[in-house]
Amino acid sequence: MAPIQVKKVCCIGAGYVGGPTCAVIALKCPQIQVTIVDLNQARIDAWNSPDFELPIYEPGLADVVKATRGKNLFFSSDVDRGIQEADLIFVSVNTPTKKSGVGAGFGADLHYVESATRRIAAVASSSKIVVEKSTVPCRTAESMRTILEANCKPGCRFDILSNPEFLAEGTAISDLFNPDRVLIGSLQTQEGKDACAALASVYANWVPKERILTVGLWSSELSKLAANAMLAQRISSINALSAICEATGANIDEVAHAVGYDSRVGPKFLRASVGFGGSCFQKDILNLVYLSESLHLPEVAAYWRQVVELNEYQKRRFSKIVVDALFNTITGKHIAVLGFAFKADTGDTRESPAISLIRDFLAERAYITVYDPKVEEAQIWMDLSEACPHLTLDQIKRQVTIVHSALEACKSKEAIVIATEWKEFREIDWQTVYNNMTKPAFVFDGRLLVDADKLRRIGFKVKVIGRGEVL
Ligand SMILES: NC(=O)c1ccc[n+]([C@@H]2O[C@H](COP(=O)([O-])OP(=O)(O)OC[C@H]3O[C@@H](n4cnc5c(N)ncnc54)[C@H](O)[C@@H]3O)[C@@H](O)[C@H]2O)c1
Ligand SMILES: O=c1ccn([C@@H]2O[C@H](COP(=O)(O)OP(=O)(O)O[C@H]3O[C@H](CO)[C@@H](O)[C@H](O)[C@H]3O)[C@@H](O)[C@H]2O)c(=O)[nH]1
Repeated sequence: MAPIQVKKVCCIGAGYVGGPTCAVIALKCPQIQVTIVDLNQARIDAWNSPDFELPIYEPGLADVVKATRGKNLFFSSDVDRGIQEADLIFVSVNTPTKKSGVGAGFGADLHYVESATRRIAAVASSSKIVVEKSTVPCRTAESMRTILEANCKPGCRFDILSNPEFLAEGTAISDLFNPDRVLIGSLQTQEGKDACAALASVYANWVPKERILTVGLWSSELSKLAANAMLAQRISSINALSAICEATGANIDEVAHAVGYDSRVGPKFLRASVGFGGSCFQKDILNLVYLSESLHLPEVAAYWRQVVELNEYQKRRFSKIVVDALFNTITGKHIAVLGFAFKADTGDTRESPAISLIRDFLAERAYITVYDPKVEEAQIWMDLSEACPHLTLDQIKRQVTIVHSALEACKSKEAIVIATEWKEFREIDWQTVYNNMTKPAFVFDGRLLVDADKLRRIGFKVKVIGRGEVL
């Protein structure tokens, strides 16, 4: 049988994954028509905005969209039409941690995946390859298959693939252009393998064949959770060591360098920080914890849970470092928080450590001034309101100010807390910052960003995560 040719792709979910991933498919496969659909009309309008004010900030994304939109890339809120026309459909909807019911606080909320799947079942009138792009618990593809097969119209068939996404925010476009690997999981039946070959042939337009890995469905689903759990585990390991460094006078940069030089460990992802954030690590580990518990593997669950607990500890520990250094009280003191995004080069604030820090500082009744180059003001108010349910927005606004430059944020403050590793914070005119601050002027670097010695020469008292030196 001739290999299945993919001509029309639909992506359900125009978010951080669906948007960039399918825009890159459109760029690399001009012969394929790609339609990205979403129920959120405002998001679709932003993707279609005439001046390319896209709903997410990602370096290089606007260029990809400029090169393809209106040619072979379309954004639409007509979900049904997108489904009907496509021969391959990516399901790239959100899978947040469940907030209530069985598994609340751990398991994945799969209702968006289920409703997208039910929509495909309801409107598809021809055969489709349905690709699970969202990060999901192991065996979700089976539930999708049950829903689809129970509703299949005569003459139609559905093949389900798992194709988890490994892009990181802030580097999404380069990750997609040059992925370490593309992982495709399928049933090991002839039909499953044919569907897998069809999707592999899409990626083969730009990804070297040896980087396209094909495995069983359940291995593919579990590999995504495993990859995130092991990456986050490295950060919690280095952050645990950062606490030992501070207590002993060792330097976490030197320790990470020495350990990472061992080729079995490797140098990447060993940067100590105020804690990891982002929409994926915590959610996916909790998901793995839940899966382990459901499988009656409590020791395995406890092992992975500790990665998240250590991360919470690191955030609390950093807040305490600030309070302790400021003479054990920050009540009524003025603190600048530089950065609100969960990492540099993104406007995304999901699970950002900055939110936990500011929540802790508000509990101590400090005054906070926030600056982030990419996060919208409305987003900051929303995140702080959610993090501090006992305060009204008016009460929060009495204690928090949002400004539009780092210099403005630091003016007349007693302390600066670096929460996100934006490059521009390294390049601020630190002498001017110092001149305009209340003395003694403190800098707390939660991202190993600044040249601490240079700042000390200016006169700052500097505390860097994972370094035992005296202020
Ligand atoms: N953000 C990342 O860096 C990243 C990386 C790899 C994998 N993932 C995974 O990819 C998935 C999507 O993540 P995201 O960050 O893009 O989420 P997101 O919230 O940015 O986007 C999801 C979109 O899906 C839409 N949606 C939900 N249900 C729908 C439905 N039934 N029909 C049409 N649209 C619907 C929502 O309106 C939203 O715009 C998650 O499972 C996540 O874990 C995320
Ligand atoms: O050495 C490091 C590396 C990262 N971080 C922090 O860890 C968090 C996550 O960073 P990163 O992994 O770069 O960004 P994400 O966009 O969350 O990407 C992760 O989560 C995605 C969603 O599943 C996966 O696709 C990616 O492969 C995986 O890296 C951020 O707060 C970083 O500041 C550190 O503290 N130290």
